[in-house]
Amino acid sequence: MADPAAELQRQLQLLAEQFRQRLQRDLPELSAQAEALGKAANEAARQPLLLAIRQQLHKLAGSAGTFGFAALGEQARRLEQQGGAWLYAGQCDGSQLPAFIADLQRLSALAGNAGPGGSSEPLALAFENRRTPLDQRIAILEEDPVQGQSVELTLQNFGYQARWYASAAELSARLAQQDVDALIIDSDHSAAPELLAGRTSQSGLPLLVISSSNDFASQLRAVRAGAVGFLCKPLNLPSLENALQRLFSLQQGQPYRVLIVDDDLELANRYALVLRQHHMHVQVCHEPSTVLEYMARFAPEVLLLDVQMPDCEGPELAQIIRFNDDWLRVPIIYLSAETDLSRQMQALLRAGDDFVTKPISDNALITSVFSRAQRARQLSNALARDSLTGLLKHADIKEQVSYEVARAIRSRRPTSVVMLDIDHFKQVNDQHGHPIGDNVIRALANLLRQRLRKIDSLGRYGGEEFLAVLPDCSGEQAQKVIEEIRQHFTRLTFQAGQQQFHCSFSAGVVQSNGEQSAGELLHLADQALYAAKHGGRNQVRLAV
Ligand SMILES: Nc1nc2c(ncn2[C@@H]2O[C@H](COP(=O)(O)OP(=O)(O)OP(=O)(O)O)[C@@H](O)[C@H]2O)c(=O)[nH]1
Repeated sequence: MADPAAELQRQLQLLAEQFRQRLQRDLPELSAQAEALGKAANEAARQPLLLAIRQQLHKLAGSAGTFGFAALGEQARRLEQQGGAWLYAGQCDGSQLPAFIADLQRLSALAGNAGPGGSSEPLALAFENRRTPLDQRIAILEEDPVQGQSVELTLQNFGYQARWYASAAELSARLAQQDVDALIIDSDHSAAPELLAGRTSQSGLPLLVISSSNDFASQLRAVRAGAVGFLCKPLNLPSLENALQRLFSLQQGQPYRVLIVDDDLELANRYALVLRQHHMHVQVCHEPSTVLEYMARFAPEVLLLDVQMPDCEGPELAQIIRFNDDWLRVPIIYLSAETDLSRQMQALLRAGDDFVTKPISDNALITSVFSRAQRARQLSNALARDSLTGLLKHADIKEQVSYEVARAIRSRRPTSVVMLDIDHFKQVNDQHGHPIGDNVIRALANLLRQRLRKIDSLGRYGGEEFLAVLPDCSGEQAQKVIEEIRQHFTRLTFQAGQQQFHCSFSAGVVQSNGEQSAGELLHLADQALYAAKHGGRNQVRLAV
């Protein structure tokens, strides 16, 4: 297989070569326009020429630096500003016009030597660590044995390989083996101050800190030790797991989807190449009028928008996108050669979230896009997902069932719907308290998430009730999978203080016959669940 770094260099060189060819076409054209400007009889003839020249210069100012023609880009920007001022004033300064024309005609000389173009230093993103959720190894430092055991057991129930250590020496011995994916430290542990003080944000291993005090100083200490999460006692274990999931999903989540809208073909392709090298999924749209189709089809999580385009300006396009409520969460970053701060502000006031000035270094581009995409996905998950389980909420899973059922009818493939409910859950709450009940719900949610396929959809339908839709899966197959999950779930041991207990669930499964509506299938799954409950619970029934 080709060396990826060498392949990247090859592709970057190819794009630089295409850009060089474009310069060979554009610069003589610019020179001819400059000559025409010099010969123009009056201001009325000069102004349209100046407008065309300024547009060309604007493109060059934004792109040349990225392809390694830094001097050309800087000179183009200076001339663009001068031309812009004359356009604004409505007339050229006669005394400076000959020098302006001469500078334009000399631009070709600056296109001779290109530097490296962009920056090729690698960006340290947390992608190396790609374990599946089932085998993530968590080490916990906790002096209180009840708390230590409870965290260990609950995280095991949530699907992690969790191990509790009461002594710092034992923990250090484990860490020396370098087989831990995340560390949880109780800052009230007698060895914690020293351990935390010895760590920095660069220490590598992700850290979550538990603390009995929520004050600013404790949180600052945690941040300085490189903590990615801070949790206060009494410990809410689902919240602890939320922090772990955020951490691991960052490491192994789906690539972020980025849409670039820019009429400059080479530049957009170069940005796309750089972002793809950093695990992002990128599409390029050169035609502003087609952007709505891209939005609907590709569902980008970040939009990179050029400001000056021939048929439609970036801020106009951003306003059109903001008309649609479905895309309100998509951050819009303007990527533009516009350096005038007040015009940047005007663009942001119309629509859009950020402004990045071209030419931009590769690392700055990656960081801007990555941080926006990460935040957008976190927000979107927080809004669409149930906070206790991280699964789809009631309305969203119902919508997903409708979507899959409609698809099954079209494709004539079997699709199964599963409704599932924890048995005697009221007793769990009554006997052990609501927070322990929450741990049980979370454990089942994780088990289902881990055992079902990526193409299956899963949601929290009600309090202790779950709904899943399994495309391309017969009723018998679905029953078998859910039965395995049921058996696994009954083996989990839950802890409430010194007490241990077990739980079970009942489930109803129905396979679409290609004719029923989503509502009818939900009703049949519910009936099968009812039959399972009345048949003695702790079982999976297939609708007949
Ligand atoms: N801990 C916790 N409990 C919840 C949550 N949502 C709903 N519940 C509780 O879930 C219980 C559901 O009880 P019931 O519907 O009576 O059913 P059950 O006790 O599970 O009995 P069967 O379903 O008949 O086996 C109620 O006590 C609710 O308060 C939640 O988010 N967390």
